[in-house]
Amino acid sequence: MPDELVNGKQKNISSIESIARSPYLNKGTATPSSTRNALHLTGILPPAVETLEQQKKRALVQFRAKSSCLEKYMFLAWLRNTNVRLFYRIVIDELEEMAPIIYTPTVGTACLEYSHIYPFLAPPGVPDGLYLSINDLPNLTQIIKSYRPYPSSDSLTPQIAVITDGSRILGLGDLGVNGMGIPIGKLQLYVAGAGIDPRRTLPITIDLGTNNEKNLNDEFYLGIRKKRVSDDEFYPFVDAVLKALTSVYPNLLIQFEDFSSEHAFDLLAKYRDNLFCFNDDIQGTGAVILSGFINAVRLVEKDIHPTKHRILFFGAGSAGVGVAKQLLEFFKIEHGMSEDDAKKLVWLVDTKGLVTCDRGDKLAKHKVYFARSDNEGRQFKSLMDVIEYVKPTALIGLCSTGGVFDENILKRMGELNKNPIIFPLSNPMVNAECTFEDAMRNTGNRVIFASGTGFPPFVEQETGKIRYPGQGNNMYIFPGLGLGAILARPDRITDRQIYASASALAESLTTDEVEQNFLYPAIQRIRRVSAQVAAAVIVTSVDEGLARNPEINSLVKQNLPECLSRSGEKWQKLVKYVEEKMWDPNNEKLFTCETLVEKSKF
Ligand SMILES: NC(=O)C1=CN([C@@H]2O[C@H](COP(=O)(O)OP(=O)(O)OC[C@H]3O[C@@H](n4cnc5c(N)ncnc54)[C@H](OP(=O)(O)O)[C@@H]3O)[C@@H](O)[C@H]2O)C=CC1
Ligand SMILES: CC(=O)C(=O)O
Ligand SMILES: [Mg+2]
Repeated sequence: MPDELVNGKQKNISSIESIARSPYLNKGTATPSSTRNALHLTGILPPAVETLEQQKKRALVQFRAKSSCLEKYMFLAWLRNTNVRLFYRIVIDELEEMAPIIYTPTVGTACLEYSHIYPFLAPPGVPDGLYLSINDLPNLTQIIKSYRPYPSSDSLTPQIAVITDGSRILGLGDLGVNGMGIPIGKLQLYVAGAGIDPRRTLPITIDLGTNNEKNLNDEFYLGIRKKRVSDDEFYPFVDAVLKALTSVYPNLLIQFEDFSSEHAFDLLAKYRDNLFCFNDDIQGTGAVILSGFINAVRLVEKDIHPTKHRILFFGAGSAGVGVAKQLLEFFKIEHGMSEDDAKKLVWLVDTKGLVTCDRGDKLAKHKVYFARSDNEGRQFKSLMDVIEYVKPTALIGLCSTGGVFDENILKRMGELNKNPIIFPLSNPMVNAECTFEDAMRNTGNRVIFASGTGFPPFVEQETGKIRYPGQGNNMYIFPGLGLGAILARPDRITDRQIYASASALAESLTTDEVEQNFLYPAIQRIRRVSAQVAAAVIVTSVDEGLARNPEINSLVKQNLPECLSRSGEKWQKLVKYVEEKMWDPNNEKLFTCETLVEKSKF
């Protein structure tokens, strides 16, 4: 939107077109007659003036008529890029149906196909996210400044960026620039799940090449066609991108997403203390699984003392190690265990078997901390061997290999435990280590279950009872964590804030959800849950003396003990305050052509 239009000085055709075409401003058939007249849109639109509800009803009919999930994904992407309000009205109201399309599993399919479907996701000129390639190194700041997803002279700046280099997209491996679907999908959940204003979200994919031969040989691949650069180029480039981003947007929260594990750990270690950032796969996943684990431990507490759990991780990458580290905090904080004792409750398995100090290979840096030295020289290669050795109470899959928790493994877990805790957390669904149905059938319906991608409910044959699986996905954490951080504005994200987010999520279950043995709250309640998570992050950052937002400090400081206990009237008031800060597509004041008409006195 040219400045002149907003100032009401010029009403030319191109300005009108830019309103009509802006996904953030136009309301399509819901544009009232007065606005149509003022903006000379009469004739451009059919005569009927509809409500948002009518538009939603029509869109849902079209959406549900699509014959594949990928088509549904493309339909929603087009809707988002032509009418943001309508898109979010639908996603928020129908989140249970929409999340598997805009997020895992379908976003995985979309990423695999991204270069093929790209032109059909948005009208020309409407950007889907910011691409920064290694060739852009000299011009990063200028490119970042020029990226304007919506035509408006409003001084709104992005508050949250999700950045990937496409090197480990879900469990699908290196997808290069096709990974863009992930930052976009995550940020849609920030809007739907935590009410971040969509204009203030910034999806970023950095392109440093790809080692994916299929992409390199694909005539339609849209990234640069070369192998990934070496670390000597990788780290300085990421550094230059982060410096350029923070110079243009000093308060921007940066979420690292789906970087290959070595880089993910290194980048987090390098930036966690001097940049407003966190890593979703290490810390977000750590927090969400800790939360589900806390509730699982509660369910089996009468049979197993919390400090007697034996937790086996199948997969020792950024997610496996991130979750294992987060669980240690639980044993230390809630059960007073020493770090060494807590560490003894955890075993890691990777492609070479049980991770031990004397295995004979050079362990990646992030595995060393958990490498066992009590194996008396014995090595265990197969998962079943490790299970026989460890006798786990909990089996956590983060290995990106579908079906590895097979019938034998599941049955054995059922024999070893009254209620085995089994979390196949890899994404998308094809990579899940087992299905909910298999886990139920092979454990006599006794499993305590959560998966990364949601599975359908299971009907118990004998009783007809419907059992609902948990969805242990970081989408329950990052929206609330990000919102809390944006509101409180600490200069960094700390371990205490992450732990608070996990613990608040665990506590967010309603009485009804607790009675049904849920590990996670119902997805339909995500905004309320995100408000609780955000409030916990806010309180912690105030308690740490890191919050820089004066309004938040004055709101929380005088009620700190009550807010820290997350109970009572003051805590509820804070949660409500957070909820009231959330963006809603029905709020007419936020952005529509009417606001512009008012401003520009057409
Ligand atoms: N539910 C959720 O919210 C989240 C789920 N995830 C999912 O977790 C998965 C892993 O992510 P991440 O840790 O970053 O990925 P990585 O690729 O870094 O780690 C995968 C790990 O699994 C091991 N592995 C792979 N195949 C096998 C096998 N057949 N047997 C034993 N071990 C195996 C690898 O071993 P080695 O080290 O020897 O190569 C590695 O340690 C992905 O599918 C991702 O989608 C991630 C984040 C959040
Ligand atoms: C959920 C997520 O972040 C992942 O699978 O990588
Ligand atoms: Mg991820």
